Amino acid sequence: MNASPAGLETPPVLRLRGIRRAFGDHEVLRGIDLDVAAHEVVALVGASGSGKSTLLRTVNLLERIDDGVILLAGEDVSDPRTDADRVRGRIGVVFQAYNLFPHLSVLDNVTLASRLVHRIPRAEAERRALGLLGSIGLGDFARSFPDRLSGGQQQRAAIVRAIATDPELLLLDEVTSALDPELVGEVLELVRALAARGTTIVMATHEMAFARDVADRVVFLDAGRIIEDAPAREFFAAPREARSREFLSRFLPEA
Ligand SMILES: Nc1ncnc2c1ncn2[C@@H]1O[C@H](COP(=O)(O)OP(=O)(O)OP(=O)(O)O)[C@@H](O)[C@H]1O
Repeated sequence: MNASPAGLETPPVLRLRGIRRAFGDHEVLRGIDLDVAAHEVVALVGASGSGKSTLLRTVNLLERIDDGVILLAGEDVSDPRTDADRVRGRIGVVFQAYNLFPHLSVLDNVTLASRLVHRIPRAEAERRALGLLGSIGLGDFARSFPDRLSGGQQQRAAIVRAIATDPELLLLDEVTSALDPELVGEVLELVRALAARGTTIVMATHEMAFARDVADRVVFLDAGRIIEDAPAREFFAAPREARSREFLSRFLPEA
C-alpha cells in the first residue's frame, strides 16, 4: 500500500481476494489474490486456457464470480447490488480484436463513452480525442471509418478510446494477438507510453516483449492459480530450474 503524506493508506487501484469461477465442473479461477497499485503495470501471462481472459472479465464485471471479493479503489464492486455500468465507466478495456464500432468514424468511436457515459460536451470530447489521436499519429484518420486503418492502427485507436475517459484502470486482453507481427511493435510503443505516463494497467499477453519491456510485475497463471508473482526484472532473471515445464516450453523455448 502507498502511504499518503498524511500517513493515511491509499487502497490499491485493484484488489482481488479469493476469486473463484467455474463453468460447470471446470474450475477456471481457483482462488486468485492480486493487488495492483496506482501507476503499476501488471502483465498476466500463462498458457492458453489458464484463465487470463476470464480474470480480466471478472474485474470488469462482464463475468460473474462464484466466490471472492473485487475492490476497485477500495470499493467492493463484487457486491451484487453494484451498478455494473458505473463500474465499467471507471475501467478502460481493449480486447483482442473488433474493438471499434465499424459504422462510426474513429473520432466518434473515441468520443462515444465520454459523451454518452461521462456526459462531456461533444466539442470538449472531440478536442481531447483529436489531441490523443494526433499524439499517436492518427490525427488524419479521425474522420475515417475503422476499415480504412491497419490492424495496428485500429488497436491503437481502440486503446486511445479506452483511455479517453481517464479510467482508473486499463485492462488489455491480448491486444496484439490478432495482429501481423510487424504491427505488434507500434501497439507496444503506445502501451509503453501510457505506462510511462502513469496509467495503471493489467494486461493479459502472450507477447513476452510486453511483459519484459513494459510491465513492472509479471503474474503467471497456471490452471486458474497464480504460481508466480514477481517484479518483471526478477521474473525474467529467475533460473530455468525454478520454472515449470509449461512456462519453459511456452515462454523460454529458445534458451
Ligand atoms: N463462458 C464460458 N463457458 C464455458 N467455459 C468457458 C467460458 N469462458 C471461458 N471458458 C473456459 O475457461 C478456460 C479459461 O479460458 P480463458 O479464456 O480465461 O483463458 P486464457 O488464459 O485467457 O486463454 P487464451 O490465452 O487462449 O486467451 C478455458 O478452458 C475456456 O474454455
